Amino acid sequence: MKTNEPQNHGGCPFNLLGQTTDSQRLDSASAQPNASRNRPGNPSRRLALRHMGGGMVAGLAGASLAGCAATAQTQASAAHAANVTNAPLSNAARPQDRVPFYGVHQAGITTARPANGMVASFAVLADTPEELERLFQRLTERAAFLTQGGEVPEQDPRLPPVDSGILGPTVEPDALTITVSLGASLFDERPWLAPHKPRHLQRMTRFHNDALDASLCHGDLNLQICANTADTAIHALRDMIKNLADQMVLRWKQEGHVPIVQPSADGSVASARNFLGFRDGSANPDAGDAAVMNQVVWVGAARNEPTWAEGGTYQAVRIIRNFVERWDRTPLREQEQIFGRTKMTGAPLDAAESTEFEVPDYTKDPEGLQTRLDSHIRLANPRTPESEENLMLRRPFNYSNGVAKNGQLDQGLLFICYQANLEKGFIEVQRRLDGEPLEEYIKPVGGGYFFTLPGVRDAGDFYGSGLMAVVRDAGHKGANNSAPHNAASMNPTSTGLV
Ligand SMILES: C=CC1=C(C)c2cc3[nH]c(cc4nc(cc5[nH]c(cc1n2)c(C)c5CCC(=O)O)C(CCC(=O)O)=C4C)c(C)c3C=C
Ligand SMILES: [Fe+2]
Repeated sequence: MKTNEPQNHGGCPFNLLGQTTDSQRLDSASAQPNASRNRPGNPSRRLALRHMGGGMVAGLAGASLAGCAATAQTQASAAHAANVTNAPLSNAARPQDRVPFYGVHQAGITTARPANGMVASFAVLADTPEELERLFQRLTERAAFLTQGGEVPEQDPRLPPVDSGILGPTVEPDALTITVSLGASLFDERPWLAPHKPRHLQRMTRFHNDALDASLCHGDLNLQICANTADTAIHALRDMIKNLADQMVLRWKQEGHVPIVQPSADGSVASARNFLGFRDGSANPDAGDAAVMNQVVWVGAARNEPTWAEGGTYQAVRIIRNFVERWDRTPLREQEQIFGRTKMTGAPLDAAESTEFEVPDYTKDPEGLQTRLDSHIRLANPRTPESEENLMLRRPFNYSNGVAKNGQLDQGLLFICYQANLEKGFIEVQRRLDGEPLEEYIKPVGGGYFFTLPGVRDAGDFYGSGLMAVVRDAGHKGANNSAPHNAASMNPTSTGLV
């Protein structure tokens, strides 16, 4: 059964079923999808193509010519593409905003980032394929309801209410997305699942500047929950915890948000600022360009991954504390040199009078006189032909956790990124960033690596259906060879709680 093969072809933003790709999702009349939050002249698209260099552009151009019947739609969509890290507009978010649930890919990756986001990581209790499938089906039912909204059913008052009630009798969708990802431990601790692990999925190991808190790392399964309001995200988490209490246990969570901005007079939208005061997301690849996303984000047929994984992506999560008091005492020029961008506009330092969307040209600055060689953006993306394969889609949130024991603010970045190849994406880029001057001001304390499942296709489908199909298939073959189908039930460590 090939339920998870992506159906997007080349640069076509519409799949063969006529669904939009998830960067165009958001169906409230009042809602502002990525598409309508465009910047003048569509700079993010120019950027995506320009910073990739010749080889990839040629490949993408070829791909976009092939296989797309809806050429006019493609062009229209590309012209309206924008960045997931645009700051949410203060007048745009509505409780009725609905991000479609069904699709080739999960929502919450290339869809516009709303004002609130959270990562909640769970230990999975399922020991058998049957139990895991039940978990995935239950997760699917709850996520489909919560993200699309509806009336809360009434219940016999002698029983606990169906819903926490924190949103009242009607659950509005509020741009809610719930994105489900699996950790390496889920596979490693279940012999019947281990052979089907995505190729690059691994447990996150420590980098040079990390001070990882074990209670904030890893997990068998995580939910990235994003919504217009924090209450909607918390409501969704509570619903999941209540309805899946016998199947998974919460281990850690980190909530975050991005600042909303007033709409500008010319209709342009800037990237939101992080807690160090810099625009964050300016150079993100164009999430509205299906061909770019196929190259950078989605696992496709050419990736030598298990077939069930196609349409999914690798997620890296990092909880990165910012030492904001120290940063606020650092001279502006030094701050700008550390990032390689001007603080107020976000423009690159070699084009300081331009905008955040201007592309730096490092070939004219080989010694790093304008943009230091060890600046954050130059290390993260040196913009050479070789570094094209290290691109990623970032979708971070700022977090504020109160006051640390030493009296300093516990603030930072809930860094989330997606890429088709974890090694070449996050891991390689983080290796390059090891030792960067920014490290004096940041401390990664948690996170993990996960594989984000392909999308749920329709009402008959469920999260992980392709994975469960291959597990069943292997079980039948095993049974024919007299091997036990459910070896995990004999494995004392298979609860995922270790
Ligand atoms: C390993 C990947 C990355 C980590 C971890 C990371 C942490 C981090 N970043 C900022 C702030 C900014 N990052 C910016 C650009 C940028 N960062 C990464 C990767 C990681 N960042 C990439 C790939 C890029 C794009 C580089 C490029 O293509 O030019 C910027 C500049 C604006 C932008 O493009 O977003 C800022 C600002 C913080 C504060 C942080 C950890 C706390
Ligand atoms: Fe960064």
